[in-house]
Amino acid sequence: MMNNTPPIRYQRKITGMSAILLPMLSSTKIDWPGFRDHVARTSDAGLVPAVNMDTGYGNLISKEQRLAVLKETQHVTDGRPFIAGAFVGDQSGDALNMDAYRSRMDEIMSCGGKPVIFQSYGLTEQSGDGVLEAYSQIGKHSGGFYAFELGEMFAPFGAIYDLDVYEKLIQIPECLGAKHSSLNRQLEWQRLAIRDSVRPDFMVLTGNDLAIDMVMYGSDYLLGLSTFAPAEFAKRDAMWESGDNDFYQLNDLLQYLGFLTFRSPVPAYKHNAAQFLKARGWIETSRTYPGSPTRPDCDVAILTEILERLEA
Ligand SMILES: CC(=O)N[C@H]1[C@H]([C@H](O)[C@H](O)CO)O[C@](O)(C(=O)O)C[C@@H]1O
Repeated sequence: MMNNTPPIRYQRKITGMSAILLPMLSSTKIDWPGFRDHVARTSDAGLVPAVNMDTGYGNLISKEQRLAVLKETQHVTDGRPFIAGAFVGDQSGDALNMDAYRSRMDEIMSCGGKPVIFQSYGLTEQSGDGVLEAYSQIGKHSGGFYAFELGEMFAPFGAIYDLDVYEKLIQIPECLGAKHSSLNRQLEWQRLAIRDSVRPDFMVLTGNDLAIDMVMYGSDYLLGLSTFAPAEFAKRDAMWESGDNDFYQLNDLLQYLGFLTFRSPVPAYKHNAAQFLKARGWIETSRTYPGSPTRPDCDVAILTEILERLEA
């Protein structure tokens, strides 16, 4: 075993959470049938749908759209679990806007979902103690929530916490798990070691679309990539649990899809997702929300080839 590389945990049960693409009919119209079908498909596959995340343009859509997404999701999931992004937009230098977090959480909880707390300047520009106090207030307000560490390369308000902060964060009883998006295996492995020692039931949710095999080491996942192929992700996870070596080949193909679609500029992965779901016949158009970057049309041919291999 290499230094600090954790052991592989064969045949563990993996929990998959999948950030749902918000499909568009035009720049202003959401493809609601396409959205509902995709939430149902994800939940039916055994993954937990995550709505109003980045993949759902959570920081771009209007309040009406955000609430409609929650209502539709509540209806489709019909008592099965779902989670939703709680995003609070602010500026560097702003104080923590706890009222805004509370009202985002209320919107989600009133529809039966659990919130995923997006970071904000007001949250991350505090001392470690301030950050922990904020999460503990969030915990008291929620009946259970997920934290989200986001590298600064993704968002200027993001932060990867010091390990001592992380160790205390994961002991907040209402904090059920935390998505880790640093794209760094070492940092995630450190989190797994802390989790194992202080709170084994806590979920380290990998957000690393470039290392989806982190599940072999004990991570669960909350990915954008799985929205391209929820059933195939569920199949891969089931193979791991049953000890089926075909896991590796399916994982490799899904990872190839991840490297292609999460290439620079990363936010354009949402256009690839729409191209892919359209190629699957699942949504009407490959349009993205206004302001979201796009990929060239020639990506469709490569995506279609991957799709053929996935469906073979
Ligand atoms: C590497 C990584 O973190 N990828 C994740 C991205 C980024 O966090 C986000 O694009 C940053 O803005 O967000 C998601 O798509 C999402 O929330 O829907 C999930 C995806 O797995």
